[in-house]
Amino acid sequence: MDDSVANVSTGTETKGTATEVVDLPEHVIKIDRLTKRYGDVTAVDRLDLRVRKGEVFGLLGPNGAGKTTTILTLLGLIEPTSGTVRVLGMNPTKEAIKVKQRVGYVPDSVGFYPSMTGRENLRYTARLNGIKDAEDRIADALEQVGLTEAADRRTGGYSRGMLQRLGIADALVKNPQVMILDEPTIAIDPEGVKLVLDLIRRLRDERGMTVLLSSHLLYQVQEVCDRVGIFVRGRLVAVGSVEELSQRLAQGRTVTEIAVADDVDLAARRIAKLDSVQQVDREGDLIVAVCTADVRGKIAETLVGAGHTLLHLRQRSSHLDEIYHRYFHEQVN
Ligand SMILES: Nc1ncnc2c1ncn2[C@@H]1O[C@H](COP(=O)(O)OP(=O)(O)OP(=O)(O)O)[C@@H](O)[C@H]1O
Repeated sequence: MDDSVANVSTGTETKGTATEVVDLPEHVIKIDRLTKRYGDVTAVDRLDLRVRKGEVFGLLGPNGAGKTTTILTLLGLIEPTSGTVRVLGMNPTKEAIKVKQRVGYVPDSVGFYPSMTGRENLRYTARLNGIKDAEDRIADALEQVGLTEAADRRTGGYSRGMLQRLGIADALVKNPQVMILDEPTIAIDPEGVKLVLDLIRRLRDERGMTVLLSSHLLYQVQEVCDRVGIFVRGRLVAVGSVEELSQRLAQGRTVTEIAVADDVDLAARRIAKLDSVQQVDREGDLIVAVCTADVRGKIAETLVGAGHTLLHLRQRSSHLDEIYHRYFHEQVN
């Protein structure tokens, strides 16, 4: 672990001053001041980012935030307007073929020849990439993604989740050091999502692979990402582990929700009088208290002691969705 810290405003890792970007040998993706414009639209705006070897990094943001543009730049498929990009030390614009050999890419919608089987499609990819004696690798990739049984069926009959996993197998055949997945869990059922997330975890833990994934489905990827970067309108507004971002946002405050079966207004007034309760709001029949300490015990004692029937008492956690919306709203406003 290095002694650098995440710089929230730029998303870079910095040491000493906030502007000094540190380069470490374990950084396999390095992006400095990347800007991409399409006419008047700035898709990516002065992006700085470092991704370490062996980490799962989630690029999160709403549609149009610039995630795909960033990914395509890393793959050498889009040329930056300005700034520099390095993947495994290579410049993707100038060394696109070498980057392609060492970086697996799974787009959000993976296309295969429907009349060919899963295995035949992977053989085709192996041939295109000049991989000889690929049978073992193909079998291993199919095994990794849980498609061994379906391998000899035509992909025209595969579900969306199976195609997504075949897409990952297709990238694995190249034995890549870095895997880039664009919206890997989109439009697949919960069981399929679990399989994909388990697989991502295994690639990191068992093969030391670096994984960069993009998503706007925050709940789904939260558990698998070591760090996330929140992308809004082409800019990275926050970087860190989910826990770090949550702590930064909470700033020592907790939010408690309460429901009673009787006089909600009276209960809210009683809660507002307690020490450590900063603010009390109503969300329908729910009372929401912003507190500077965990006062759930005190709230329960007060309400029950005053004769209220307590139906619900819960401390809200800053899960990724909340974190993301808070950062997003701060940025927009
Ligand atoms: N080839 C293009 N020509 C013009 N504008 C583009 C082009 N590609 C992307 N954009 C614009 O750049 C911005 C960022 O798009 P991008 O696809 O990178 O976002 P995204 O975060 O990946 O969104 P999504 O989740 O919808 O794919 C959007 O405003 C988009 O309309």
